[in-house]
Amino acid sequence: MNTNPIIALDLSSKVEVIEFLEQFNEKLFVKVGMELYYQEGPAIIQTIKEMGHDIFLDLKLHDIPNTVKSAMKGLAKLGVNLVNVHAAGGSQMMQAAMEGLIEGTPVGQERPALIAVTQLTSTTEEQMQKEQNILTSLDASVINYAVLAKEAGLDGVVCSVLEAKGIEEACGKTFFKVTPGIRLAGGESHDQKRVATPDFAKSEGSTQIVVGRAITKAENPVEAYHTVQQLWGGNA
Ligand SMILES: O=C(O)c1cc(=O)[nH]c(=O)n1[C@@H]1O[C@H](COP(=O)(O)O)[C@@H](O)[C@H]1O
Repeated sequence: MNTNPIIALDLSSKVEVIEFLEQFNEKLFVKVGMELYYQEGPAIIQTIKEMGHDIFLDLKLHDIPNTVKSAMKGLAKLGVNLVNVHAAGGSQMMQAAMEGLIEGTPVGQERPALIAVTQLTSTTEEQMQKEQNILTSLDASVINYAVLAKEAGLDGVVCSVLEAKGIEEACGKTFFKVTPGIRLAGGESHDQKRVATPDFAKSEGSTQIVVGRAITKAENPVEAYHTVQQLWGGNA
């Protein structure tokens, strides 16, 4: 998979997306999440594909297995590179998601990679224990979800950089560790709790990094992207 930093296009309209992407002269890997997809619908995927970029469609599906399978079957037709579910939906749901993707991918087209969100990077260990009543360490919960995802046949997980090494030990080097919560040194964390710099992500074994506001809200997004890219360097 493309190892360029994944830019989170947390924008709310097609006009903003085009304006943002037109600043760049290179092939990018971008993430379309709920904000954009729910306002612009599947047509936004076609628009971005026509501009030549790779796409992570981040809709974090979490429902009963049958519903997730059918939804994935539909998403598979969009021709994106990466999609995700919540590991908390359980192993049957994750297996169903993969079945839907396989069934829905048109002949001759590559199946999108499928990853599972473990514990959101906006969650602290204290919150997890109090609010989710998961009475173990955050690390242990993330690794438990990663192993569950691997056993269900998924290609990897979303986690923070802080858990990437442990997941590499448990699930192997080629299992994707896609890590959001990326900030440049001294940058504001916003709502993220488990944050790290691009260079630390590389040293901890992240296979992809997801970067939103540090690029999209920068005074010069192209310059910020290249700074992130240089520090990250890829883990291929
Ligand atoms: O699945 C994700 O992409 C995701 C999982 C997670 O645990 N944490 C997380 O921040 N994300 C996404 O990654 C992006 C991070 O954005 P910034 O905090 O602006 O860099 C957002 O679009 C989130 O929806």
